[in-house]
Amino acid sequence: MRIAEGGLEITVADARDGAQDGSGDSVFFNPTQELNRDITVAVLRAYRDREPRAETYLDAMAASGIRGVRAANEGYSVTCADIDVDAIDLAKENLAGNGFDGEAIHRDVNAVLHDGYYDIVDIDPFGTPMPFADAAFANTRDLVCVTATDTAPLCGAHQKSGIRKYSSLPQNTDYHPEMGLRILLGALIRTAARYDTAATPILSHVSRHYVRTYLELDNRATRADRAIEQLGFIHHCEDCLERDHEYGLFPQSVPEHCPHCDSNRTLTAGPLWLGPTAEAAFAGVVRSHLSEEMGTYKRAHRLLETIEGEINTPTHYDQHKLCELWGVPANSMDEFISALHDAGYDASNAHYSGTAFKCPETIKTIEAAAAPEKD
Ligand SMILES: C[S@@+](CC[C@H](N)C(=O)[O-])C[C@H]1O[C@@H](n2cnc3c(N)ncnc32)[C@H](O)[C@@H]1O
Ligand SMILES: [Zn+2]
Repeated sequence: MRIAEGGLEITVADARDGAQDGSGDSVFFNPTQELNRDITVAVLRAYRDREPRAETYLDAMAASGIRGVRAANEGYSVTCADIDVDAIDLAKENLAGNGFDGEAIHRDVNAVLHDGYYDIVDIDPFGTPMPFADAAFANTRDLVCVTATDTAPLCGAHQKSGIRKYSSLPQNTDYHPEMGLRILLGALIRTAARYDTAATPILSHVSRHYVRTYLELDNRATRADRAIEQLGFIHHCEDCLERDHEYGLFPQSVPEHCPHCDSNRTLTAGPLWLGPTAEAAFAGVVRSHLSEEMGTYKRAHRLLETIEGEINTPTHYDQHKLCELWGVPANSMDEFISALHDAGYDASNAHYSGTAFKCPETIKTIEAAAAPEKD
């Protein structure tokens, strides 16, 4: 089946042949990842200004090669890799069919990375990216782009799997998309540190089906030490929903009772990343590099605008859940956030959902400042 994406024509397998979930024999293709790919193209454009040296791009898990073809269209020198020979045939056809001379290699990505360095490496697996993280951080010069689709293990819904994959304890909370992102970032940043490399997230976004993050690398051990200092733990109360965080590789104290309401239904998650999950200014530059002919232009624009304005401290609240807790009807997000601003607090929308917001205050303070009136 021929599709058009980003102004290019690509041959992909049909969803009816199991292409969207990796079942069946056909080469994977998921049209709903177009937003992810459009943002990747805008990141590649923005990254050219940030690091003009970056030239080579490894589409490490290429499937149809659609990411590689789109990167080649931006002037990058592209290598596609996949362990599926049909995928590599298709990636070759798609590169050549669009007039690009990038190479396509039928090989395990860990072996490809063992043999050579790339400036930008894009890891886009089924499920967890962790089996590829060591090779990626050891052999990438500038930027590692990562998708993880195993959101249930990451956010603590499948906790044992999350512990196994990420060497961390995820907890299922009302801010599960951010829990997933911070668990993933914690594991990736610890992996990079093994190679004396600091990995800094310059852009991240989460949807129900996947987490996507872009990590810029710095090969100074002192910078890796500084990254490690931004790991820590989140203590969460399942009754009053208050949450606190602390930095460090071990929790100093795991509270048996919530310090806010004395409940014994407390959870501790970590180690996870407590630092910024994106650079606001970079999100703005990426947004300026979206083009109107992109299929997801409007959605991507809105998403990046929200990320640009998002307060970057852990963790987001869900306005509907708070209103439920307070026993009041929810008002509009604009009204709610304005009330917080009027009371003198920092507050922003958060990209995790339409009712997600950030405010570095406790729920009690937020309630006093912005809880809507009872009916
Ligand atoms: C989710 S798909 C990639 C989708 C593609 N990047 C896109 O945007 O449409 C994952 C691909 O990784 C390939 N793969 C799985 N394990 C691999 C490995 N160890 N090395 C290289 N490719 C691998 C699979 O064959 C599959 O084609
Ligand atoms: Zn509590």
